[in-house]
Amino acid sequence: MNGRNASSLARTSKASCSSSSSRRRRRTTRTNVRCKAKDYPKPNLDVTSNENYQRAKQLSGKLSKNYSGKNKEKSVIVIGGGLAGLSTGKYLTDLGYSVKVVERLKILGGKVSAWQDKDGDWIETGLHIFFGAYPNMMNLFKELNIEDRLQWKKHTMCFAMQDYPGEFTEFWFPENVPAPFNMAAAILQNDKMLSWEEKIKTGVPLLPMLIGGQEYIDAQDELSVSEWMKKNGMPERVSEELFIAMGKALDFIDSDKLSMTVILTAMNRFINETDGSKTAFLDGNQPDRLCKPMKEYIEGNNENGTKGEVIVGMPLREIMIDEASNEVIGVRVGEGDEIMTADMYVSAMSVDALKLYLPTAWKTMPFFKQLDELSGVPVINVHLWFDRKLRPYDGLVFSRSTLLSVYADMSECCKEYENKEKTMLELVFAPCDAQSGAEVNWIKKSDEEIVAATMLELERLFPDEIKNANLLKSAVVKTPRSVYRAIPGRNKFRPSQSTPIRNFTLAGDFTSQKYLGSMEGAILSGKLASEVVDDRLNSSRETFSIPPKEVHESVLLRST
Ligand SMILES: Cc1cc2nc3c(=O)[nH]c(=O)nc-3n(C[C@H](O)[C@H](O)[C@H](O)COP(=O)(O)OP(=O)(O)OC[C@H]3O[C@@H](n4cnc5c(N)ncnc54)[C@H](O)[C@@H]3O)c2cc1C
Repeated sequence: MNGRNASSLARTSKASCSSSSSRRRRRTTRTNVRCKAKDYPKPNLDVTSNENYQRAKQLSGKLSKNYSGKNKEKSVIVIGGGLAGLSTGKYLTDLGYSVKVVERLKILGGKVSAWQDKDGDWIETGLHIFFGAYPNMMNLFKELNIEDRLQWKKHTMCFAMQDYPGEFTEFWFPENVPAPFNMAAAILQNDKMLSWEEKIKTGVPLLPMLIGGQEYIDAQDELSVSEWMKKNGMPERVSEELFIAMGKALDFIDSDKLSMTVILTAMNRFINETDGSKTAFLDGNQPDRLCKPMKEYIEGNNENGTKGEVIVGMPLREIMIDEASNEVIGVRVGEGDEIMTADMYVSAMSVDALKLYLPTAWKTMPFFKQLDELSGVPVINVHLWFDRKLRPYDGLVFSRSTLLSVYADMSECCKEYENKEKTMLELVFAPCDAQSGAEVNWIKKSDEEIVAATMLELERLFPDEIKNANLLKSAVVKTPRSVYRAIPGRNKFRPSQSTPIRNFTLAGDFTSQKYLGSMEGAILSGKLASEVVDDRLNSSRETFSIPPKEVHESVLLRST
């Protein structure tokens, strides 16, 4: 880089972008991956033409109205080809239904989607980590016979030391020691982050969680992390050392804005399950290594010979309903006026997208009205390619810097991205807006500004290496609305998969399930949605009702 190194590039990034220095430009090809892929198309708000409405009625009239009998003869349309939509399709396929999954974009995966740049390098929507505490995800890998694609890492949690640039500390979970003792040992053996007194003051307030379980955890949803800590006399340093990092990793929000339920839910899993906090990376890009086998399964690569279809580049335009019954009579999709009909419809879109397409008559129903209380939180995924190795580490690191959440050297962690000579860092940049705790509205900033700010943070993480390293290229992916914003009091607004509309079901990580907004939550929501569809298609019209909470809970238990 003509004597200029990566850190000086960072400091002068804005200038360097407009500079005419040809050499510098040659060495720093910036890949401009913009957030367009994640923006939602404007819904077509024109009222369905009478002709379309009649066509949909005619088509839906031809469907069997006999809601019991052979599953094979019944059809389901799933809208959205993220993990929740593909999971719904997969589990409905297992039940023998003929499924069509329609995805707006040309690639599957939604928040786990990825694509290649002109050099063939993969650009990912997000750095994704799988946890041992993801039972539904693990079952799915088993069922698809792709378990060998998970690259499990050593059982440790690695944190950058805030006050000691370049230093890291790890919490080692000893092997062959069952939960909760392995976590106790990991915490007790680490003397870098918390003093003995702080450890005791942290452990005692967490006892009610161990005794009260999920019920206690759910009851803490009205409190932010800071409020809960104050109430329980926890030292503030625990937040600085631990909870800020956890909050940013789990929901891209600072801990004074985040619901305490989020932290407790994760901690409860990690404490109670021996391998709960063990992490794995997928061995390559998510669309090929995870979404593709799910698509192939739905399309016939399954044991019961059921053949469905997964169609990409097919956006939903309108949910068409019968004015009298409020039930769905068809969906208008694609670029033209194509109408698709089925016995059942499942929305597996994110909550923000779903709200755009709700028919006017549904919007005032309390069930759908509660969705107004939910919306996605912004997050940015930064990719940096260096001309040499920064200090290699094969696993996830909590960066604990103001701007960054977690990061990983993908050239070490992921087989497909392996490179013995050069580092490729993938970093989650959060929080990104004031509502999440950021001082700067990063989601609105240019890619150059985001990369420059990231490079400055890296000077603290790699003070020795960064001086000599040259940044070859970068890519920034902004997701303005990612997982639902888990601020206090949101849980009660998360809808069940069953809706008051008989032939319309919900899936998606924001729906009610116990795994927060995560890949595991998305997979479980799809499983639950398939059970709702099956129950509804196999019970008569007259007996239909939204299951009470206890039934919902028991379905949930059946699924995990
Ligand atoms: C940066 C980042 C890092 C993350 N890290 C982790 C992690 O480490 N571990 C973890 O467990 N989770 C992680 N997550 C969360 C995880 O990615 C999500 O919880 C999960 O993928 C959500 O899946 P979903 O199917 O519910 O929603 P989505 O992935 O949002 O899927 C919804 C789909 O609906 C489609 N759609 C929208 N509108 C229409 C329309 N009109 N017609 C048809 N289709 C439409 C969308 O294109 C999309 O494909 C991360 C997320 C991000 C953004």
